[in-house]
Amino acid sequence: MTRNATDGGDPAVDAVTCAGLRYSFGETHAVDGLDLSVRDGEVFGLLGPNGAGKTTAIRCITTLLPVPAGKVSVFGHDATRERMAVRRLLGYVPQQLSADAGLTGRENVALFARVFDVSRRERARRVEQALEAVDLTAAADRLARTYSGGMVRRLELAQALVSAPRLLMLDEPTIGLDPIARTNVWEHINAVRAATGMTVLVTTHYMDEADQYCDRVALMHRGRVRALGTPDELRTGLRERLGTESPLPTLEDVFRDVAGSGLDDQSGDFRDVRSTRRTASRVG
Ligand SMILES: Nc1ncnc2c1ncn2[C@@H]1O[C@H](COP(=O)(O)OP(=O)(O)OP(=O)(O)O)[C@@H](O)[C@H]1O
Repeated sequence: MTRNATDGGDPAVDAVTCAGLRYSFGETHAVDGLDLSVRDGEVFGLLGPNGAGKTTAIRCITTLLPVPAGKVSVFGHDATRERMAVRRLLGYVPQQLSADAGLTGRENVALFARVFDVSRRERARRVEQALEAVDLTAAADRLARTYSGGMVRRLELAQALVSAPRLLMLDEPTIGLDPIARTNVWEHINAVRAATGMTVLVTTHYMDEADQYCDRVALMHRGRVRALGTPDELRTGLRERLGTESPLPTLEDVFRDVAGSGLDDQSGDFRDVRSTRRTASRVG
């Protein structure tokens, strides 16, 4: 596959392309000229502090929000003109709770299979496969309200996987989880990706997770991408600018370098107290 030298974008085959995407809530320019390509088969991390515009961008890509300016496409399908084609290609795990506490794990996944129009013939097998993929088979007949936070997140992953998406979109999949549950969620994401070759687009505040699990990352701040590359490229790029005798910077150092002083104002920091509380209360 031929790619150009900058980012390698090829709208015909890339999993996601955003070109000049803008979205405003009144006076707030949540997404302000976003350019992005996510390659087929990669795990791509969209990183940034509270209010950077990550969720708004994700919602435009999923077609939950319209695209008022710019262009978004998913595997070459235009998110404005071909909404249904785009929806059929993706699975989405939002930040908000998408599992029903009053249903069992299996019932939750079966509900998504019906909503996503998995054929009746395929349904039972797909539900079992999705539960198996996230290691919830043994707990499948328990009510979701008895699940731990990590199990709820894995159940939501199964819900998104049941339609066998080519693109899995996860909005803060590990927020509010303890380190062991976070690792566990990522291990399941990686195993499914290795087995299916699907593309994963994930937003996160956790720079360490992005560094460890993402093939490429985009650092987003105030509605735009400020830096893009593999975690290694970004870190070594900053070290070259700082002088090779300095220790290898972290991704957070890279972010502070590209975002400058603007990081510490009302746009927030990487620790998302609001989201952590939101997640803690919904599973508690
Ligand atoms: N429904 C809404 N109405 C008004 N403003 C909104 C709405 N949703 C988001 N915003 C604003 O748009 C900007 C971008 O928000 P967005 O949720 O996309 O950022 P984010 O990077 O996902 O942050 P977080 O990590 O906190 O979810 C913020 O200034 C936010 O306050």
